[in-house]
Amino acid sequence: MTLVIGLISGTSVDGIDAALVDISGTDLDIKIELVAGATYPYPADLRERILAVCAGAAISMAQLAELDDAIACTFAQAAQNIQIGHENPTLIGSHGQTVYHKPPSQPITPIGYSLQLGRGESIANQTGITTVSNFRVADIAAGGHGAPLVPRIDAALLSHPQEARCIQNIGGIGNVAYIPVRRDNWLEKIRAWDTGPGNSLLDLAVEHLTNGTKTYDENGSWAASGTPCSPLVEHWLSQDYFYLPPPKSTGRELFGVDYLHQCLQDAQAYQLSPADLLATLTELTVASIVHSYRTFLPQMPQRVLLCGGGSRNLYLKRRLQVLLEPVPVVTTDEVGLSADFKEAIAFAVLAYWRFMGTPGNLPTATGARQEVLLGQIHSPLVVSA
Ligand SMILES: Nc1ncnc2c1ncn2[C@@H]1O[C@H](COP(=O)(O)OP(=O)(O)OP(=O)(O)O)[C@@H](O)[C@H]1O
Ligand SMILES: CC(=O)N[C@H]1[C@@H]2OC[C@@H](O2)[C@@H](O)[C@@H]1O[C@H](C)C(=O)O
Repeated sequence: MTLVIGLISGTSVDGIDAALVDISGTDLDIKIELVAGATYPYPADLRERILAVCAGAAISMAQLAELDDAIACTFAQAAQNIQIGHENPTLIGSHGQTVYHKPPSQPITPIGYSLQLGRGESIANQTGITTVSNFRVADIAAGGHGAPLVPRIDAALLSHPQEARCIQNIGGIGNVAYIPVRRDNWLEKIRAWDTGPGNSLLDLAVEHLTNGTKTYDENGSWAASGTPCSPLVEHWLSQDYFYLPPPKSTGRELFGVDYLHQCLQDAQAYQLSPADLLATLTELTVASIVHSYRTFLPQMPQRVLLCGGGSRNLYLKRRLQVLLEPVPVVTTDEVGLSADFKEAIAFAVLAYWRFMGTPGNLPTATGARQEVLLGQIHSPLVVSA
């Protein structure tokens, strides 16, 4: 067994998810045990600076360097905290913080661009632990989107001999991995893509409606007290992204502040209450997920396994269950994999695979020409005792 730390802050920019994971095996045969998992919220001012950059604020190179190092320090601190009381880990896999993501677009920009801050060499030096980072660039160089990367880990940990499953992450952005029954050439039949907004628009709307006193709708209770406005959901669903065939990826560049402002403008004609607005935005997330399954999957799955913070939104989960009827919708916790820490676990596994010489991407998920090794390795100047 190898003890590895996985670190990620996702598109919600709420904080760093850290997982301490014991891993064995080499490829899709891996076994994992989650030894510890914790979320370390960003300091409020750092979160604000990151969100501003994600929303397109211009900063100087000096400010960019300073932001990169501040994020690396916060990640290194998270790594140091998660290992307290445990044996020394061998490796850290750090996704970092995405601040910009541009999918490839033929024929003008055939190579995409994805920028994660929190440089691995700084984390390695602060922790004394070899750190793998910059996981997306090799896939992008191979013509892929560099996202989603978690589907290969989903395939390893959540495939089933008799059941075709959709693993649906609902973070800031939503993404799905369709994992067919594990037999014959099942790996080639996996499909995955970013479904569109997860919680990003909901969180922004809650901040807007509460003048920044709240950052999300806990358990979806506020939205649950409203009613979705169907014509508005239909209108929003006509957005080009929902009709783009996979492989496809997106981010806050599309489903961010400007998008919410457009939604608020569209909603004016319907005079929605705050609760109705949240119910309608929740319905957009749910309907875009279901629409994408019905449009792009070879067949509907036998079960949907939810993960990410949105799986705690009970209203969202209930609406998803209603629209997917009769397909059961449960969380990955119910099949033994933490819904809160699956992404952090995934980056621990990707770092481990990097050392095993095992590719981390799935070309059917990212659109890359081939499987490639993911991540750049940074050795510390001074190794931890
Ligand atoms: N109890 C809860 N009720 C409702 N929503 C919740 C709850 N807990 C978390 N969330 C939502 O989940 C979000 C965080 O989810 P998560 O950490 O999975 O996102 P992320 O990893 O940043 O995003 P991504 O997967 O797109 O990179 C919060 O911003 C909030 O909207
Ligand atoms: C560029 C980027 O950070 N993309 C994230 C984002 O958050 C969810 C979705 O969009 C997914 O494609 C990806 O993250 C997960 C960890 C992935 O690569 O599988």
